[in-house]
Amino acid sequence: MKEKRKSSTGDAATPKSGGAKTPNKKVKAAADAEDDSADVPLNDTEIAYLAWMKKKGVKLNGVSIGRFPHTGRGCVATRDIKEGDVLVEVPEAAIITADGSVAGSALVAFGLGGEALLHEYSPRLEREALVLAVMAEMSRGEESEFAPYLAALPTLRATHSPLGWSGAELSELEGTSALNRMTSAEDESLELPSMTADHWKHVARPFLQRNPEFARMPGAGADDDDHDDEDDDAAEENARRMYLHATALVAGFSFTLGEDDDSVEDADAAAAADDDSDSQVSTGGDTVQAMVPFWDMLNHVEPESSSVRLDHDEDANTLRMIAIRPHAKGEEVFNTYGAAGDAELLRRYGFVMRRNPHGGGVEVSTAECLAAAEFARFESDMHEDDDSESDYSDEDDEDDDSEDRFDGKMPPISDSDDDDDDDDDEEEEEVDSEEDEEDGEEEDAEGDSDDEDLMAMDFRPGQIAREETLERLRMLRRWGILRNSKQTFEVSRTGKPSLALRYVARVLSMNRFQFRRLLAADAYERGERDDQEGAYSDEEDEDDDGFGDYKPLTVEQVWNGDTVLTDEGDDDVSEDEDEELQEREDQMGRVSVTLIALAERALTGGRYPTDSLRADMIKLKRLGAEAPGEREHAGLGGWRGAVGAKEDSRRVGDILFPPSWRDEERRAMHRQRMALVVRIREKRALVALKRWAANPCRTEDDILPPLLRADAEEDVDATLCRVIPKDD
Ligand SMILES: C[S@@+](CC[C@H](N)C(=O)[O-])C[C@H]1O[C@@H](n2cnc3c(N)ncnc32)[C@H](O)[C@@H]1O
Repeated sequence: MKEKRKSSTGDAATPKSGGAKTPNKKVKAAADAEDDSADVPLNDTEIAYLAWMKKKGVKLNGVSIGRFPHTGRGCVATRDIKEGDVLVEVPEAAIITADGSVAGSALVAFGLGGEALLHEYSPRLEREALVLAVMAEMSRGEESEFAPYLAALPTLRATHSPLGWSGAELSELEGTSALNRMTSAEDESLELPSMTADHWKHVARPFLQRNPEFARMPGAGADDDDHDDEDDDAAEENARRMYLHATALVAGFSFTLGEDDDSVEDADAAAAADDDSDSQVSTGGDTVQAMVPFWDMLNHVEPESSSVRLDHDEDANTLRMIAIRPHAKGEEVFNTYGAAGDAELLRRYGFVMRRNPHGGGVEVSTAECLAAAEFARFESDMHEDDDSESDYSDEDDEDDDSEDRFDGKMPPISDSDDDDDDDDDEEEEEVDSEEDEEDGEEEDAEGDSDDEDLMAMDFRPGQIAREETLERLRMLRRWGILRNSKQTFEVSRTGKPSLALRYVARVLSMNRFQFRRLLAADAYERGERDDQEGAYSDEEDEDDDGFGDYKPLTVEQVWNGDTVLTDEGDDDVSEDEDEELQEREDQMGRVSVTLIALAERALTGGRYPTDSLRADMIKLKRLGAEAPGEREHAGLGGWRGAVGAKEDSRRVGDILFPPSWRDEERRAMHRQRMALVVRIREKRALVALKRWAANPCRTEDDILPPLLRADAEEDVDATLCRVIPKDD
């Protein structure tokens, strides 16, 4: 490694009991394993891998490769283990990093390594650099110093990463967060795989064009002199496939080594786990992405049940795996990949858990929230009889033709709050029309295609005027609750919407009067004291800022529904309080209807390819549960079919068997089952959201959570990190 670095990964809290699994009895002794090795069913590739590790100075103390009914290949305790035992020591020389790889200098020359990468630090690019380094090592075949290690890693298909799924298989994931994140063109997740096609086009392909020797499939004959266009196409396809394979491996098998306090398991785990678990991903800065032999033999378990702490001792140039709880001989030793939900586990690692305490939530998009809020406003407008200024009158809607609708793109943050549709002031009208033009230009430049979903939602009578919608989104963005129009919000598996989602639903479903008040308070807090409309507080005006005895309320006051005196000087406080109460009840109703509409639309609006939860359940039932041991038989869990072998084939002794139709069918069933599990769990979360929102026992704090409370802020941060919030 280029620099000495401090520890990383896998600090976990006290685990729950058990998980003891007895490895398969069908045994072949591991020729080169340690003295205390248990009997484990190793294949030749794995035996060679163990021998290579020994040669490289990797020490296994009481652990080896094991087989488990539900996780496939994993790490087994070969003796009784005590808390604090150092189970594995890996010298830095045995790990693969971008800089230390055979592609190191080429990556530096390309701006993807060394100082160049550190200068404009991008954790995402660091992962890309490791992908290319892994490709470079793969392409050296047997000549790579890491060949026996790479050979023990699974093929692309065997990882079960959606990157290797066929089009038909991927269509089963349609609508799910797993696929949405993978294919999103705007939302570049820190964790691979996301925007893979873009990165292939803009990073990997140009690098490989410059360094074709790193894209060679072993034995693909690229040294051949007389090759033609077809060969080039085939070579490119090979390289692309190899890139997907390396991406799946880096996504599922690599670690982030970095500063203790900067490193976290990943964005998900950071916020959701209340321990200080810290593996896999860093928040940026002084970190290195690496493939670490045998650390990556650890399968995942939820953070509370993890078995080990992973530590990088920079002084000793050694990476250590340390037990954090005792294990009996034969038990599986686990790491945690974070408090991730099923969609995230599937996207990144190609598996879902049988039971996932953190899983089964669903993400909903900003566009979906918006459509639901419009529906809620429509509903409430239909049911309100008085047409005070807080209501939407039909007149408001006269101007609202379809072009006036929000176009689904995030508006630029504007300093101007001059968006009052009814204002007569000529100057202000000019500002409005300029803004409209700007927005129109943006829309033209970016095209409409991304927003077809939104355009399809035609709730004309209730819709919010476009400029006002944009202003609401701007405000949410100023508050840090919204980043862009593609942002998603989470609903836990029990139906609880994340705090940010409740904020968004609330702001979007406010009536115009409420929103104006909030806007005025927000403008006041930002120092824009002129042009205040709406409510004033009765606090003493010490600043002599021109508001007389009354001062505009703060955002927090408006949000929390503190007593309000209107500028019309209404003295009847009890009447005001009644109005306040009524207003908040209306608000709660609208937020509830918004959330219910959100769930209803997602369930029935064609978001998922199958039409009902029931249909999916029936499909899953027909498919049957995954049988214990099935992973091993079908080569699932990624342990059969090594790098460099013909894809999906398997080697037994010296013989290379093509994939049997039965194995392939099992694998296909396995992928379909995983897609169904993700889909069903998401749909169940949506059904639970409807129940959550309709439950009359919900407190006001549930539906209209107070703003700016310390824990609320934390929750918003967590949500922005895309965490499925903890369940009720
Ligand atoms: C870091 S590797 C762990 C070792 C891996 N099982 C192997 O055979 O090399 C990560 C991969 O293991 C599998 N895996 C990890 N945890 C799992 C779990 N709890 N259940 C099923 N498969 C799991 C997934 O295929 C994942 O991509």
